[in-house]
Amino acid sequence: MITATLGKNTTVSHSGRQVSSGQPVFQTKDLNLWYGEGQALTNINLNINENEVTAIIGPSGCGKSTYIKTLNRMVELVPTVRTSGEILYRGNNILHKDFKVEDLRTKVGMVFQKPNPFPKSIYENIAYGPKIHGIRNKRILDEIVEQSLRGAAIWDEVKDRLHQNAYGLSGGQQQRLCIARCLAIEPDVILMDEPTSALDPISTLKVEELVQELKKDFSIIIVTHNMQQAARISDKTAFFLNGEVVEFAETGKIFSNPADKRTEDYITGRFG
Ligand SMILES: Nc1ncnc2c1ncn2[C@@H]1O[C@H](COP(=O)(O)OP(=O)(O)OP(=O)(O)O)[C@@H](O)[C@H]1O
Repeated sequence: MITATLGKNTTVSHSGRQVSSGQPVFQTKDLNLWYGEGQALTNINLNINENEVTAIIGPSGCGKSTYIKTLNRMVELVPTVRTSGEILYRGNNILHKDFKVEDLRTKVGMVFQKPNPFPKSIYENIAYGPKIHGIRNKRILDEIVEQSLRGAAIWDEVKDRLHQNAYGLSGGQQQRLCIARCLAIEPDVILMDEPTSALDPISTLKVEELVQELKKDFSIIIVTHNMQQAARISDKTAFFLNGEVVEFAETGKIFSNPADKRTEDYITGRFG
């Protein structure tokens, strides 16, 4: 049964979970990851707190995407991947052989660099996930579609064209539609892999404002190459380099008083 009401000035109760800031949602402990013989992540230790925006920054190839795709185990789509260590999602090790990946997919949504709507109507893009989860009642589906689109700040722009193809939307609208599609499955965590890198500045601003709004109800992890963006919207920032976490701290500290020289060199544009 749908218990969540999404969007501004509304509350979300994820399956009875109490929403309280500061609790770890993901705890990564001594995570190592290899693609075949090549090690892409080395001894990662990171706590991701709920109701926070955590930014992952670092130069190309340092393992940012690999790390967030490990959090929903999407990285396993690459057959040569091996891991060691633990990732606890709300206390359960998602890398344990008995952990059911399907349970994770309903809790951890993902938004990609390029908007990737289905070649279906705007309505069907949102209703698709809930239908897969067995919701058939049209009134409930209508409500989920509206609340998800409102939650992603795109309802007013699409409410009169819900049955038109999503490909007719602009890139920025498609990205917010993809965020709405993510909200429709009532996730706990939203992973965003460079969600604005294909967008114009105005659409980027809208997505950034949306992220700020969404963190009241969700935990958000965002990979970004844009350091101003990380500084603007995140609470914590992790700086990755060569598959390791060099520094993880409050975003204000990372950008004003980094502890590690390599962080300082990166954020001041000396490399990367
Ligand atoms: N499918 C794969 N098979 C083998 N190696 C891979 C694969 N995907 C990524 N890698 C390697 O793992 C390392 C980390 O890549 P990853 O894509 O996670 O970096 P990134 O920091 O997200 O880079 P970018 O900012 O360019 O997207 C790189 O050395 C990359 O070549």
